[in-house]
Amino acid sequence: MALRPCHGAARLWPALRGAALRARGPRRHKQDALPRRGPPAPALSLAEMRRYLRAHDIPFQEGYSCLRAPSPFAGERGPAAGARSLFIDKTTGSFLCTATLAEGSWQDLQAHVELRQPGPPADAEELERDAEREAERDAEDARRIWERAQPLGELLDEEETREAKAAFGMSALAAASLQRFGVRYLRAAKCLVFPWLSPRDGSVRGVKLVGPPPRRGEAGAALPAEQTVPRGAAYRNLFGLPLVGRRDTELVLTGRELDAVALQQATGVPCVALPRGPHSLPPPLLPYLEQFRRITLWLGDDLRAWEAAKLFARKLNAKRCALVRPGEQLPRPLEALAMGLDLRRVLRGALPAAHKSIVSFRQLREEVFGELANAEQVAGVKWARFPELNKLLKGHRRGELTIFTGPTGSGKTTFISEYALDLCMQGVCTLWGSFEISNVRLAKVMLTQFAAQRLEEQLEQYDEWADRFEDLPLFFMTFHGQQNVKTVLDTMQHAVYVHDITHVVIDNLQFMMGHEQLSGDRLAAQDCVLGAFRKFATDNNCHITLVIHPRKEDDEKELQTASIFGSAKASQEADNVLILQDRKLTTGPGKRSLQVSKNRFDGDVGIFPLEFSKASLTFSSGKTKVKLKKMREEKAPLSKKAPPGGAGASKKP
Ligand SMILES: Nc1ncnc2c1ncn2[C@@H]1O[C@H](COP(=O)(O)OP(=O)(O)OP(=O)(O)O)[C@@H](O)[C@H]1O
Repeated sequence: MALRPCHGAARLWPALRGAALRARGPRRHKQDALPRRGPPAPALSLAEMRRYLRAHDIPFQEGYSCLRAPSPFAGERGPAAGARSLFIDKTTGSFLCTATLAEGSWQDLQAHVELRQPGPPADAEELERDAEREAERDAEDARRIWERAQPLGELLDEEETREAKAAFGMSALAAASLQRFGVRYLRAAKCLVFPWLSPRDGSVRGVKLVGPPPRRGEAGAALPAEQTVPRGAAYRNLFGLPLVGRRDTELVLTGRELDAVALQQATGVPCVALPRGPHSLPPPLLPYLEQFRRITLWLGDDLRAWEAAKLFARKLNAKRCALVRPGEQLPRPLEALAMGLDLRRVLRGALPAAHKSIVSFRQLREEVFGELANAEQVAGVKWARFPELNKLLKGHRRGELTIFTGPTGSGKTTFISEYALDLCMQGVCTLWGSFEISNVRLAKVMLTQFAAQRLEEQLEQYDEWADRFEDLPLFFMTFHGQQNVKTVLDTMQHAVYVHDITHVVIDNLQFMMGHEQLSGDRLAAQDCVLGAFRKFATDNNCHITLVIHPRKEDDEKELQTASIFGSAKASQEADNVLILQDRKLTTGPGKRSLQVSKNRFDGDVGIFPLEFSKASLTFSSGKTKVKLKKMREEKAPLSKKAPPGGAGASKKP
């Protein structure tokens, strides 16, 4: 399954480019890296935030996920505007003023409070003006698209309307429901247009274009192509929010726009859809959800959506959340409506998200059944470019630790870049920690692999590929060289909360060992770092792929699990061990093979050849038929033993 299938999105572009998008001006730079400015801010506790507000005589109310206070930014708009419109995220300290839409970090807020300046913090003014200009340009683009699109009821003839509705599987949606939500149709691109309306004045701030889902058997992903204006993280629309009344206390959160329309039509309960599909709930949206005493999450029809819902409930405060569990009998809301299911009943049957410390099997039995009935999904996200890896590992699962090693200079970074890119293209939110090579170099490798061609010779195509690449849920830590592991873990924690990261790649572990550890108890230091990553993966239900250099060995020997530096702990803690071999099965220069030497999920291990293409920097481009050789698991000492702090995928919480 895919969040934003890029190959599919291409179908929308020609129409967009010709129809509405402005000619590109000077290239814009987006700050997607973490941390955004300089090193990450020191972790801030909620108690410290409360203490600070009290010390500065700022009254506040405790909300579900935010502290709520009068906004100092809304002063000029009269007392009513400022009343309780400042929302401070209880986890990060970031703020949003819903009266003025001013936003910033906790440090920005402190600077503002202490300097008592009217308006946004001084040092951020220039940045803010730039952001505003950009937002205005985006809004103009969006309005142009919006004006070209037509309400579905105004298409030329009924036949066209009927066909369009059938293509999107929304025949059960009434014209009035679509109109209420402002859904339009862009004939030139044969796609639906969903508006992002400003909460202040109802003007169009952005749009999302969604193509029809691929028909059964059609190549590509199972989800429709999407594109937003503004692109990526800047598109922060809770679709349907303008229809929610100030006094509403109950809401349903869905993963897709048409699901929100379907649910609201069937139940009359206010429904909104997340801006970037079912796998991401950006914290800046939390203030808009503070007013609700009950939030039901029905994000999709698969286990990934279910996992995401459980994590989002933590962000929203589980006490007020209920979860609809997808299953064989219960698809996503749009399909459930088409099947004639009683959606009110489904909402009433949603499970409370609050976690009890002790549960009985009775409470777990449904979930256990779900795992048994969806064994394919439990096995994780499949690689599109490495089918042999699917045969051995079965998929990429949350909460696991993968250790990857290979001889020096054999292509570890290049391979792991493609392995992670493949998953990221399927909606796995990915955070890269590249300590050895710069993010620019890494991104160049990834973009080349993404385009599967040498872009140096096709610079005229750069913008098109870069635009598509920009839409991937991909982030980079800005660390380079030696790093303190605590700082890295804090940044990862922040990224998991803010960007819903489910895969972190660390290249490589040696950069976290510190100069002072170069002698003496280096092994103990590595064990300690490994233990910390293992715990992080388990606690956050996030997969970590860790590149580790092998220890110096006889050049003639092949690598094995025991060749990993400080091997015993590394192989015990890992759920999977992957080795890039430059000898086994290979003949000739450039040939490599990938060995899975540990697989805690189901024990299948083996090796298959990789064929490297120098032009596209990919390992997946081999034309020759790949021969997979299954092997018996190495008898690494204690390799089957579960790690003390961690659980493998088969033991997920
Ligand atoms: N199979 C291959 N055949 C030939 N060249 C390759 C192959 N794989 C990668 N390369 C090239 O080798 C160089 C080194 O690759 P890479 O940085 O990925 O290796 P590495 O194993 O991560 O290195 P290190 O051990 O220094 O971390 C790159 O220029 C890459 O394009």
